[in-house]
Amino acid sequence: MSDLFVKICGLRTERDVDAAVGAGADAVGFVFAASPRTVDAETARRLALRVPEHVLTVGVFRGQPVDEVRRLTEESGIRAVQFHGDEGPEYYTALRAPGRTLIRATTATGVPVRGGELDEDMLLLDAPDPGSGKPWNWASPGFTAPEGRWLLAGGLHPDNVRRAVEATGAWGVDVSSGVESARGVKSVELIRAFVAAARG
Ligand SMILES: O=C(O)c1ccccc1NCC(=O)[C@H](O)[C@H](O)COP(=O)(O)O
Repeated sequence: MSDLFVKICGLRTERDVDAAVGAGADAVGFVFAASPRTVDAETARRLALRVPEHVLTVGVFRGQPVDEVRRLTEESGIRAVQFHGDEGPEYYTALRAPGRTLIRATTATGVPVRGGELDEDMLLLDAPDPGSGKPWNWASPGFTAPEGRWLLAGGLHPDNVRRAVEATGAWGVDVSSGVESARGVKSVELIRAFVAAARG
């Protein structure tokens, strides 16, 4: 079994969180961006309190004002922030804090994890429409994997995740739609199947 980093995103209930943690996920995501999966700070805080220390809690944002991102991050007590919009360097400066992980989602390929204009700790290579379950062409011959800690996302599910990891050499994977029985409704069985399949 590999030590692939696995993040399960878009969790909204205690059952979702317990399923992801129980299946062996390394990170769980709570969506604060506009989405059928959006949770408020109080819900995210309540759910994050169930998550053991070794599992990273991640808040997902897209294009929200920096003060709102800071407030939701602090009120919910989550330990990582994931940006999906065109958030500039001021967001990274404002949110940088000891023990906090900053994740930048992008559709670009071959972007260096450090040394770019933004001070992220982790890169997420995602589909143009995040959280849609639509895959992008990660298997194309022109794909160049970034260096360092990067997650592959976009249309992954239990039946394609292992192939995607082997094709791209991803350091980790992130999924939402592929572990749902209906849009915004997580499936315990699919979460378990995804984590097991991802790690081979
Ligand atoms: O989940 C959403 O609806 C969402 C909305 C706005 C920005 C990001 C969003 N989700 C991010 C993720 O869940 C993951 O990082 C990833 O995009 C998973 O996508 P998929 O497995 O294809 O649903």
